[in-house]
Amino acid sequence: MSTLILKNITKKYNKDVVVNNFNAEINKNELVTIVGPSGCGKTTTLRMIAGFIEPTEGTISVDGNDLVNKDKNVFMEPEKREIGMVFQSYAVWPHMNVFKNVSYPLKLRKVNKEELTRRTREALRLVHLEKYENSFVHELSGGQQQRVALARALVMEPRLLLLDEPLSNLDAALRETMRSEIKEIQRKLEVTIINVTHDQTEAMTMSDKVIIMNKGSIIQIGTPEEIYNNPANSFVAKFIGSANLINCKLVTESESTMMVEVFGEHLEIERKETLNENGILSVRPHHITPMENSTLKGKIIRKLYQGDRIEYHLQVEEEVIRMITDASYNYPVDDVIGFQITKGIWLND
Ligand SMILES: Nc1ncnc2c1ncn2[C@@H]1O[C@H](COP(=O)(O)OP(=O)(O)OP(=O)(O)O)[C@@H](O)[C@H]1O
Repeated sequence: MSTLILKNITKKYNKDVVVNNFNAEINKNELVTIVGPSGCGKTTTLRMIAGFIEPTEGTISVDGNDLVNKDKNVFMEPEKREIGMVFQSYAVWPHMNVFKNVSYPLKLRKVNKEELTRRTREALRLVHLEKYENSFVHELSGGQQQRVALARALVMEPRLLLLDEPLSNLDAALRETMRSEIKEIQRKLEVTIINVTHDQTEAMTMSDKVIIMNKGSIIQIGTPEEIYNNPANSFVAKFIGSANLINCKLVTESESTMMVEVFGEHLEIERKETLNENGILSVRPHHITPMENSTLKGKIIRKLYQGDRIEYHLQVEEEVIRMITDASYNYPVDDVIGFQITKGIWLND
């Protein structure tokens, strides 16, 4: 598969608009993550694609065939959509063994025994559970149970796989392993995956493309690099990768650069479109670096030791800014130090 197109998708509950005019195109074999804070409409969007929730307005199509088209009154039942889904709760059956759990969807569709066994074993191999086919699910760890759920979705050879925070109940190390395994499965099977999470690290490390939502609307769509290097606004800059957001003023513009005033000093940055002379400078904590003779000064009010690096919180005028240095820059709390801003991005809000 398959290009999935969502056009003007809106979901309202009475007057509450929980998804507002969602437009996106998801290409064949892409792993796309929808990320945003709790309640922003991620799960509702995913469930509209799966067919468990009907949109109030809009069209969802795969390769030109409508799954939903509110104008034409088209609504395809979820079981006809050839879409696999894995949820946060494992939703596996504890009283059945692993083989039976994974083969269940095939049994429902009356697939013959030989093919059922072959496809079930293949799915178990993909998630590294081939040795556990006779184990009962309640004997397995959380991570293994989530793999059973994943295998059960894969056994149907879906054209599209939807993941609704399937890793959020797992510990950090296991989450990391599963992220790379899911990515590997995606490459091997050439399946299109839409993943939902509120974990920005997961979004950045797994995805070909990231869709950032807030309050029902898409704020930005792009590759992880595009979103990190070119956040659309301060919400994205703060949500992805964390950033200092500092008030600044436009001084002059040239073809490719602009001069801004920040903390009373001039700084040259890459030129961006400006709506007026006041903006926000987004500065990543590692783009603030100590500089002995700088006129920019800050008082260290907090020091967070992180092994190979140190995060400092500096009081600069009315603002607290975060600076991350390597551990060789070792200053005590209450010191006043000079610093420089090595890179900043102009934002209009
Ligand atoms: N059946 C419903 N009736 C009314 N409001 C609903 C219903 N289902 C969801 N909502 C509201 O829609 C909004 C979006 O919910 P949704 O579950 O899509 O958010 P989410 O981004 O997936 O959040 P989370 O990360 O917490 O799962 C929320 O404010 C929620 O309260």
